[in-house]
Formats: sequence, C-alpha cells, structure tokens
Amino acid sequence: MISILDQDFSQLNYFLTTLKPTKLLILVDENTHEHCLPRLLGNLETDIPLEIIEIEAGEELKTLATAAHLWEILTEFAIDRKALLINLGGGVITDMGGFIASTYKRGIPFINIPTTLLGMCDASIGGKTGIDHQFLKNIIGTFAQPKQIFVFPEFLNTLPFEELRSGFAEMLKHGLIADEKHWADLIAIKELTAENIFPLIQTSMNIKQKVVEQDFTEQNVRKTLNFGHTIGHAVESLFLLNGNPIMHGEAVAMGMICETRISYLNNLTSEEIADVIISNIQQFYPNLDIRQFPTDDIINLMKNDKKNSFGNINFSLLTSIGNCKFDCSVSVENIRSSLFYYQNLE
Ligand SMILES: NC(=O)c1ccc[n+]([C@@H]2O[C@H](COP(=O)([O-])OP(=O)(O)OC[C@H]3O[C@@H](n4cnc5c(N)ncnc54)[C@H](O)[C@@H]3O)[C@@H](O)[C@H]2O)c1
Ligand SMILES: O=C(O)C(=O)C[C@@H](O)[C@H](O)[C@H](O)COP(=O)(O)O
Ligand SMILES: [Zn+2]
Repeated sequence: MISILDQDFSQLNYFLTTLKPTKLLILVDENTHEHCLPRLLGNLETDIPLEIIEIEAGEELKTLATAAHLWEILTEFAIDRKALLINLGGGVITDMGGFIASTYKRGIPFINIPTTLLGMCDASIGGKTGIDHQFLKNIIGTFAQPKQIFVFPEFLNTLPFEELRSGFAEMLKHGLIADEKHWADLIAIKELTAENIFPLIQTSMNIKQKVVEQDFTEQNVRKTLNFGHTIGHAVESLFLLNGNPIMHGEAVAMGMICETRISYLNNLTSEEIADVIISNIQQFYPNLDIRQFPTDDIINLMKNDKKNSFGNINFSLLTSIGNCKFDCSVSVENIRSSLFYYQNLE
C-alpha cells in the first residue's frame, strides 16, 4: 500500500468515484474534528451519504471499551461491507479505526488520512491496527491494510510542537535502522518545525513502506521497526497506568537511548558510536523521569512484548547507524544497566 501525497484532494476524490462505497464514515477525535475535518469536508466532491464519528483524543481512549462503542455505532448506522471508514487523525485514530474496521462484519474497507507527523511517517503505514488492554500497548489487534493512505502535509500546520517532536522520534528510528543519510539529514535540523521536517517525510515513509513490503506480519525484518519499543512500550505503559500518559514518540526516544546503550553492551556497536547516537537523540528530548518506576516493573512489562519467543525478551539492536539486527537476546543485567545509564544521563 503506497501512501499518496495528495496536495489538492483530487486523488482522494478520484479514489472515491472508483471505489463507490455505499456510505462514508469519518472517524475523528475532538482535535482532528476541529482542525482537519472542515478542510476535508470542504474538498470532498461526492454525494455518498456521510456520517461523522467523534471520539475523545488520547491514548487512554485506545481501549476495548471505545472499540465496543464504535462497533455499536456501526450497527446503529446499519453499515454494510461496502461502506468505507475514513480514519482522519493521528496514530490513535488510525490504530483504532483500522482495528474496528478490520473486525466489524469480519472486515469493512478503510482508508487512513494521517494528521500527525507520527501518523504520516509511521502509524498510517503498514497495517498494524490495535488497541491497548490492561495497559499493555497494542496487545489486541490485527494486521489489516487500509485500501489507501492519503497524506496531506498541510495538516501539520496546526499540530502542537510536542506532537511534531513525538513523530520525529519515529523518523530518527527509521534513519538509525535503515538509512545513515536520513539520520544525518534529520539530526542536522536546527529547529523542529513542520517546514524543516517536511522535505524528509517522504524518505521516512519510504523506509517504513519498504520494510513492511518485505515482511508484513513481522516474522523477521519488520522487527527492526520496533527498535526502541521493547523498553519504550514498557515505560509508556507505566506512565499510562499511572494516569500520566506520555507521547508515544517520547517513549520511543527514551527506548532508543536505552537500546542503543544495550547495542554497545552486547558488543554490536562501539561505545563511541553509541554515545554519538545517544547525545543526538538527547538534544531533542528532555529525559523522562523513570526513577519513579521500579526496574523490575519495567522488565516485567517487557515480557509481554510481541517480538518475544520461548520466554526470551528479544530486542532489535543497532549494529551501526543505518543497520539493525533483530532477535537479539539480552541479559537482564544489560537491560538493568541500560536503565541505570538512562537515569543518570545529564
Ligand atoms: N500502527 C503503527 O504502525 C503505529 C506506529 C507508530 C505509532 N502507533 C501508535 O500511534 C499512537 C500515537 O499516534 P500520534 O502520536 O499520532 O497520537 P494521537 O493520535 O493521539 O495524536 C496526537 C494528538 O494530536 C492531535 N492532533 C492530531 N492531528 C492534529 C492536527 N493536525 N492538528 C492539531 N492536533 C492534532 C490529536 O487529537 C492528539 O491529541 C500510539 O497509540 C502508538 O502506539 C502505531
Ligand atoms: O510498524 C511496525 O512494525 C512498528 O513496529 C512501528 C512502531 O513504530 C509502532 O509503534 C507499532 O505500533 C509497534 O507495534 P507493536 O507490534 O510493538 O505493538
Ligand atoms: Zn512506534
């Protein structure tokens, strides 16, 4: 599924005339309702009946209860399998929307229109859908591709800086795992603005796309896209559980620092390279206060990571800038050491 950069909504309109859905359902959260929906509705050229479905914004709402509520709404609207769900939002909306669409009536078509940087470069691509459960990230979900992904970069104009920075973490990840030049271009950015990041979005989208094409169901190389997430997701879950959610990209940035340190501790990279990577990530992200969480709690949560096998916690680790190795086993001692290292970073 190739994402389409659509500047003037013409390709979206053409897509709708060829698909001819029986109904359009647009899933938004309160922010994308306010900032993105008017622009979309103002440009849609269609007489297909249309309904808007709004949920509250936030990771806390990416739950089974919200999914059940949304399935009920689909039933109320009496939608058939030829209706089209349009997910207009960030990763929470595309994960949730993709999940409810792929399960309702065993699957109705959906498209993603990402409105965050994270959504454009990562979450809208690749067909991982899902919800959190018992505070475990994306623990219930499906692999289901959207019929199409339409990217309208103008939506970034209303995105708060912190959200832009969160999405930037996944772009850094793409550089680190697959493309040294992309990494160099990203860290050369002096100020994180939509304008400065914009020229690099397509490269990030392509990196993700290419990996997913090789391994849709994450049997092998797709695991590299999870670099930073083994520790990042565990910490994200703990903040969520505490009622103090952090942004996904903030957690990934923290996870990438620890997992880069582990790459060195596991003799995959030199300490020098690891230090360069870490200081570059650090320049964008303030340290998270993870001292509040017992190390054992962080490690216990990692036992639920989806990359694990035979009871082992498997990591994706860096062998150099632009290269990543998956299915690496790591001693508990090295995991602890990386967390201690992070806690003591200046
Ligand atoms: N499926 C995947 O491959 C994948 C990849 C990465 C992340 N994710 C998931 O994505 C989620 C994070 O996504 P996210 O960072 O986009 O968060 P998000 O969807 O919560 O959006 C962040 C915030 O920005 C607001 N917003 C969205 N678009 C806006 C706009 N154009 N202008 C103003 N405000 C806007 C939202 O309402 C929300 O408050 C996490 O749940 C993460 O697990 C999934
Ligand atoms: O697409 C992938 O594969 C990824 O791992 C991308 C990640 O950035 C993303 O956060 C994904 O949702 C994590 O998946 P999970 O399987 O660890 O829940
Ligand atoms: Zn991620």
